[in-house]
Amino acid sequence: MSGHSTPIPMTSRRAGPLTGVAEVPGDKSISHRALILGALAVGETRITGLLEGEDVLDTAKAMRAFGAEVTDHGGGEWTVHGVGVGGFQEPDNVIDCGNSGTGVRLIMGVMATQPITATFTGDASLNKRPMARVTDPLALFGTQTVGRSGGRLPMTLVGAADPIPVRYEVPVPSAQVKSAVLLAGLNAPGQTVVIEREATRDHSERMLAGFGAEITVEDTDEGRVITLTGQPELKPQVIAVPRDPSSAAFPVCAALVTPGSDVLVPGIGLNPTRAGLFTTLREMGADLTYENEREEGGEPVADLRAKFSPNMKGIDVPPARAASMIDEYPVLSVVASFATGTTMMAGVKELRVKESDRIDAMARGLRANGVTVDEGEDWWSVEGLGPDGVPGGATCESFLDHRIAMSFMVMGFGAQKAVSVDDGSPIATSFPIFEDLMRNLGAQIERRNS
Ligand SMILES: O=C(O)C1=C[C@@H](OP(=O)(O)O)[C@@H](O)[C@H](O)C1
Ligand SMILES: C=C(OP(=O)(O)O)C(=O)O
Repeated sequence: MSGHSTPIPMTSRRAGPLTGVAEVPGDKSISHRALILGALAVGETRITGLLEGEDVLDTAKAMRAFGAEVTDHGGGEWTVHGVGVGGFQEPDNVIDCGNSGTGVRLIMGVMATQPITATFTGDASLNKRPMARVTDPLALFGTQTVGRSGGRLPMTLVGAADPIPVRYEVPVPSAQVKSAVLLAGLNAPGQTVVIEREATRDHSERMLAGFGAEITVEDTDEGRVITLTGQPELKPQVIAVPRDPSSAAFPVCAALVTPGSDVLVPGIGLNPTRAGLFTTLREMGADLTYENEREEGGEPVADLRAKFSPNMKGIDVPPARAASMIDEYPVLSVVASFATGTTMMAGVKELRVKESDRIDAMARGLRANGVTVDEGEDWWSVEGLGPDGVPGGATCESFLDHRIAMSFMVMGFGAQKAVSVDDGSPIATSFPIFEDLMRNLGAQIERRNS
């Protein structure tokens, strides 16, 4: 799916209020993991609510290339017939993970401790992103890697034939790195231990336990210590993927900045390792409420109700919260533009190595639309202009980054003049129904001829 060869210029503008129900698709992180662990189980895993975005579809293709039987039954229902831990076959072609950091890093982890060789590539965005953060710990298991300079894709991994379990402290707050090491540990005999100083999303730990792996998590002075016993037989599961809080962020934030809006976003996973944005918005004074709070599949879930919020104030977002909202800073910076006062976002260096350098991409587009932004290597701040004070009127580059494209579309719903992006095609990686969903709420968003 890599390439997005035909750019799709898009424009959004102020229209009436946004109202109604926004049913966002399944969680991207959980969808990747359901396919991957399904491929490693013995027997048939059934998945409902799978996100059918390009990133996840690329992971489905990759699992087929490694020998699993992955079947799309329509309507978000999928089955995966797994090959068992250690049972991957060597793919007969290059694995193309498209735009997806999660896909490539987790899959590298799984194959790294199997006696096979695989070559990975991606689109122009993914091929710029750092992979040494994953291949360095994989080398400790005995995996060999040859890639482009700077640890970039395309890259070939020679899996360890006799893997040794490792103890690894993750040097950056990254669930992808943590997960790659745990997935490699699955096929190493004995115990693999991963330590993270800051808690990152814990879907891998939860799902590994669900599939029957022996895994423990301890909070210690060192941080979160995760211990996995290798070479289990994973049991196939029935998985209902909850709706993605990172996708919910867009209709929620759109409602907050669009006069008169009242939008219900039902069934959103509020796992504390993911819900930082909603806490932050409430601290800013957003009219955002949790309705019908409940548990589904072991995860806290609620229906979110977001209403136009003309009285939001800028805040200092606690750096300790960064991991729980790392993908939501771009859209938060848009909301901050419609608040009064300064919003300070610190401890967010990781934003520079996502699909784009997200601080740079957002700072450029916000400034072009009349918003003042200040930035350093690991922080940035936005000067709010109030609910009616954002000029808009500019075309922003999306840099092959879905979250940048969707964030600027949200800005256009509340700004004085229309806001455009040069290319909205990356939106299909995580939120293929974004445009239709927003239009159903009453938003004005259109594709333009390039
Ligand atoms: O593990 C995951 O599913 C993800 C982890 C995060 O990346 P990092 O681990 O690089 O922080 C996040 O940005 C990405 O969208 C999904
Ligand atoms: C960072 C993201 O994804 P990935 O790292 O999987 O490309 C994202 O979806 O915002």
